[in-house]
This record gives sequence, structure tokens and C-alpha cells, in this order.
Amino acid sequence: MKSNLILASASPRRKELLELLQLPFEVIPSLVEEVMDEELQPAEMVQSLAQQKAKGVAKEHQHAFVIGSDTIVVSDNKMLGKPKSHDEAKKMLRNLSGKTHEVFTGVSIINGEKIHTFHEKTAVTFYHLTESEIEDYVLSGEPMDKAGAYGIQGLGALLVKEISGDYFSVVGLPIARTSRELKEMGFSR
Ligand SMILES: Cc1cn([C@H]2C[C@H](O)[C@@H](COP(=O)(O)OP(=O)(O)OP(=O)(O)O)O2)c(=O)[nH]c1=O
Repeated sequence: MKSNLILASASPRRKELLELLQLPFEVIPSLVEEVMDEELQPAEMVQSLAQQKAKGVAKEHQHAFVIGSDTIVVSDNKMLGKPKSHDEAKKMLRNLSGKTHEVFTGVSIINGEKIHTFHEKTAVTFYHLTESEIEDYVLSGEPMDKAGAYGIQGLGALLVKEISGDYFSVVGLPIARTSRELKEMGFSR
């Protein structure tokens, strides 16, 4: 019998990435309130948030495979989530300018009693950004709903000098690893 797949996310990017599997799935955003616990290491934090998102939806869908995911940017040991204002977005971009930071994406897949939770880490190096480049980019609106105040898949591509690791994980979902974990859990297409 074919398995049911649910993406517990409101992110249009994650939906696009999951579509790469060429499988039918349902999108049911999780209503979990994201709380950043500064005591946790980044890997633990994205895994914990991904798990909370998946659990929120899985408890109502026991037979499905439910995927939750969370992305944060870490620079100079500081965790950067989504900016709450243009000023905060500018601050984040100034912090990332001319340096290498890490993007952590946690993924949690739940199917009944089974749960697979993992993360991917990708290093991203930015070119040096001028103040007017930062200003223009923030005015484009693109940074506002994205961890670290940029989207590598959009205009933000112009800021990136180098990347080491899974590109898709930076966009919000490490799709190859996710597909492999689904298979390991017994998901049948
Ligand atoms: C670094 C980076 C992040 N992002 C996005 C991915 C995530 O959608 C977002 C981080 O926020 P998240 O809290 O991980 O996810 P979300 O609130 O958008 O969606 P949901 O919780 O419902 O699943 O930043 C990009 O789109 N491109 C990038 O280059």
C-alpha cells in the first residue's frame, strides 16, 4: 500500500523542494510557536524545533509520514533566525558580510511510533557587502521571512562567494537525505 506523506510547513520553498520527489503529499503547517533556546547547540536546536513541528501534525495523522523542518544561520557563535525588522535584517547582513557562516537545517520525520531526526550543516561564504548593497537588498523585502536575512535561491544568490555542503539544506530542506531517510523508515511510493 502507498504511504501518505505530509509536509508540516508553511514554507513555500520547502513545498517546492519536496515536489522534487515527484510524489503526492499534503501540506499541513504546524502551529508550533518557535522558541529559540540559547542554551542549546544549533544542531540540537534545529532538531528540536523540527521535531516539535512534525509532532504537532503527526498526533492527528498516525498513519502518515510527517516531515517537520527548521533552519537557522550561525555566525560568530550567534544564532540568527528570521529578522523582525529592516534594521535587524541590516544588522544580520553586516554580520555575515565578508565571512563564512553555517546554515543548520534540522529535519524530523514521524510515522506512528517511528521517528527519524537529523540535521545538515552547510558553510556559506559571503562577499564583502557595501552599505548600499545591504540597504537595497533589505528594501527588496526578500530577507524578511528568512533565517539570517537572506535567500540563496533569490537575489541573495548575488551575495554568495562559496558554499560547502548541501545547497538545498540552505534553502530549507536537505532533500536527498530526506528521501533516503524516508526509504529507511519503510516509506513506499
Ligand atoms: C538561509 C536561508 C533561509 N531560508 C528560509 C528557509 C526557511 O523557510 C526560513 C527559516 O525559517 P523556519 O522557521 O525554518 O521555517 P518557516 O517558518 O519558513 O516555515 P515552517 O516553520 O512552517 O516550516 O528561512 C531561505 O529560503 N533561503 C536561505 O538561503
